[in-house]
Amino acid sequence: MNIIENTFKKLKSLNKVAFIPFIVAGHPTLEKTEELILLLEHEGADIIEIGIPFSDPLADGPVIESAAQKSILNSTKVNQVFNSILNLRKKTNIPIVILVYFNTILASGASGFIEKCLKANVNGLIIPDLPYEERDELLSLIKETDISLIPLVTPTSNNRIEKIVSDCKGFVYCVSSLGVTGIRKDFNKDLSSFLNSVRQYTDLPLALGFGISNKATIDELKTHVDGIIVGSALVNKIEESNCNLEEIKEFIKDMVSPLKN
Ligand SMILES: O=P(O)(O)OC[C@@H](O)[C@@H](O)c1c[nH]c2ccccc12
Repeated sequence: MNIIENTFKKLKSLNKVAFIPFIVAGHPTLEKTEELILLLEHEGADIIEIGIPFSDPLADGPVIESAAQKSILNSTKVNQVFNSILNLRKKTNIPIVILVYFNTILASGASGFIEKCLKANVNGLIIPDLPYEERDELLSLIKETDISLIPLVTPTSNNRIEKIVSDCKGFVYCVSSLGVTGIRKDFNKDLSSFLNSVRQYTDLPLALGFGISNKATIDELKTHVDGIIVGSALVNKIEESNCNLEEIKEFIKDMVSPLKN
């Protein structure tokens, strides 16, 4: 069984929900990214989502877009991100999922990109702008591997959910609300009906992301899903604290507490 699904299975047997933090590779530097990942793991992250910075990130809200821009200004390159993951692999086997825009994949050629993922033991891919019609090539490249293609499902994709989740592995990324990533006050009132409709079409674990930024929300949402994804709130903390690891540690401790007891 694949490592991501296994992680969820183990947590489920303990009655726990996965914590999946998102950070931008190279924000503020790749060395810090490596330190942050180890810190996140230490503080209870179950899966790490790493964004490869891209100049035209359609789905990213202001916090993540600005972090990605800073990383690009620091001249973070895709190959360096893979090197950092390779370095990390000497220290941790935590499942790593890469969030990458399709153009970045095309730039290395899909098979070249997958080879790099295999070498660095990357366990999953989230590709926000991968058109459904174009995913077959990618799926055939990863078919015999342990790499999961993680589908993104939004509340409006109802009639396409079945198609979107078919052939995918790992987990389903359920987008809590429409629009770009970022901190939100209110959640879609129909969240549970949305999640139920996704469950009709797949047995994969469901992880919820977009707009989750505090402990109270995590506590409220945890009974509805198998995993919680937090991006902007963490990236904002990294930025605002000048990547102060002590402050970030406290922040994570607080966020994960509803999931760990
Ligand atoms: O930032 P938020 O609102 O906490 O949501 C997670 C999100 O940032 C992360 O998963 C992500 C970053 N870029 C994306 C692009 C598309 C989908 C998801 C993402």
